[in-house]
Amino acid sequence: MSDGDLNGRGRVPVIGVFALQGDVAEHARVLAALGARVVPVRAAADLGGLDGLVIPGGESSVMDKLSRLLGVAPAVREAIASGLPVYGTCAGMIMLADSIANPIGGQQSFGGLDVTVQRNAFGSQVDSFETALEVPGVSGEPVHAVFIRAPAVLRSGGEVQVLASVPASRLESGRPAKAGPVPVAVRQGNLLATSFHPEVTGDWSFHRYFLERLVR
Ligand SMILES: NC(=O)CC[C@H](N)C(=O)O
Repeated sequence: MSDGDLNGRGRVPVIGVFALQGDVAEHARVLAALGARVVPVRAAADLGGLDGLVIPGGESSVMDKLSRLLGVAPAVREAIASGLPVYGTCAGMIMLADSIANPIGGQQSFGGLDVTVQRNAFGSQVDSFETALEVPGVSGEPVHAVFIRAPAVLRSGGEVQVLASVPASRLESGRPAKAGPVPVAVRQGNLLATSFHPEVTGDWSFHRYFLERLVR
């Protein structure tokens, strides 16, 4: 790619994809197609020199267990605290959340994002759904979003900007009542998270937004 292709940056951004578990390859393909150099992140040393990090969809409890077992969790927490731009999709959103309403066992997150999420809030795999979301700050067109055992944001702090929501009627019945729209895309400073999976839809608006607005 030539200099300045990405928002006039003048150099290729180096983006890590957290690669212990989940749809790593899908994110890597999108990021590479958008002009980034993609680095798999499995250890603390892999975080050095990154301009941004993507935490993919998958299974947050497994991601958590592996990241603690392999000892990379504290380094990711440090990177988040030091301001590294991070984008989490689905399980990645759960890993970024400060609080998980329904963790499995002693499940922990990296945290950083001042939200409480509920895992599998829209139901199980068979309740997966696709919808078009209005996300004015991110795309002029409705964004095609795929929800697979997706988390919902039940609470968000004052610093958190809600980019997109779905009606509460989408929540699985029997879940704690939540009035009004349910946030499914949020940003807080250098942290971006979506309940859904743009990496599998061919709609790259959120990856572009991440590269152009957070990574810069
Ligand atoms: N598609 C996904 O990433 C599902 C997330 C999964 N329900 C979890 O708790 O991690």
